[in-house]
Amino acid sequence: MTAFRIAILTLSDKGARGEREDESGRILHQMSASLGTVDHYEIIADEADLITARLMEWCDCGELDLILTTGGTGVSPRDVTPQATQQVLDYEIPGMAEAMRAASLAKTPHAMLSRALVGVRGQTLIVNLPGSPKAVRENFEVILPALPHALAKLKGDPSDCAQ
Ligand SMILES: Nc1nc2c(c(=O)[nH]1)N[C@H]1C(S)=C(S)[C@@H](COP(=O)(O)OP(=O)(O)OC[C@H]3O[C@@H](n4cnc5c(N)ncnc54)[C@H](O)[C@@H]3O)O[C@H]1N2
Ligand SMILES: O=P(O)(O)OP(=O)(O)O
Repeated sequence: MTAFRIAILTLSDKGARGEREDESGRILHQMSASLGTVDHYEIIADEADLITARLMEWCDCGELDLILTTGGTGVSPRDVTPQATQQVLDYEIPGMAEAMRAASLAKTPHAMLSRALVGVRGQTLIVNLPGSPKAVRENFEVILPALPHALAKLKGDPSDCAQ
């Protein structure tokens, strides 16, 4: 299988100040290991300008297949990850975000508070995940089985889907 190139971006004010261990980023490193290698990893504060700048830089370098973000998807005043992500996307893949929310709703009603988006800029798939370690696990495990096919198709895999 192709080894995809991955980046992880943790959005957390406390994490960026060094006041909290990035448990959620660590979980994403572990869970994405079957897909490929993590080439970039960063923790930044919940600032829309910083988030859009980093997402654009990483997508436009042309070297990354997948960017996983964690944190800032909810409704707290500092939660800006979805609106920052929307600014950089060429298009959304609503079904992937809906699948994560639907599966998560079976676990907690709070799942409906996540505004996480999934979409594409250039040839890079961007996936927003909520911030808590539990939420990261429960959401990412939903889309993980579909990611090899999604990422291969994004790279232009011409093979027939109906197999
Ligand atoms: N499948 C699930 N989906 C969701 C859950 C869940 O438990 N299972 N929780 C829901 C809740 S509650 C909310 S609210 C929304 C949106 O969450 P956010 O993306 O806004 O989360 P944050 O405010 O960024 O973080 C919440 C909380 O998590 C801890 N945290 C955050 N970042 C880190 C980190 N890098 N390492 C360790 N812990 C972290 C911290 O206590 C924050 O206060 O999502 C629903 N979806
Ligand atoms: O410090 P953060 O941004 O991780 O978020 P919270 O205030 O929700 O703990």
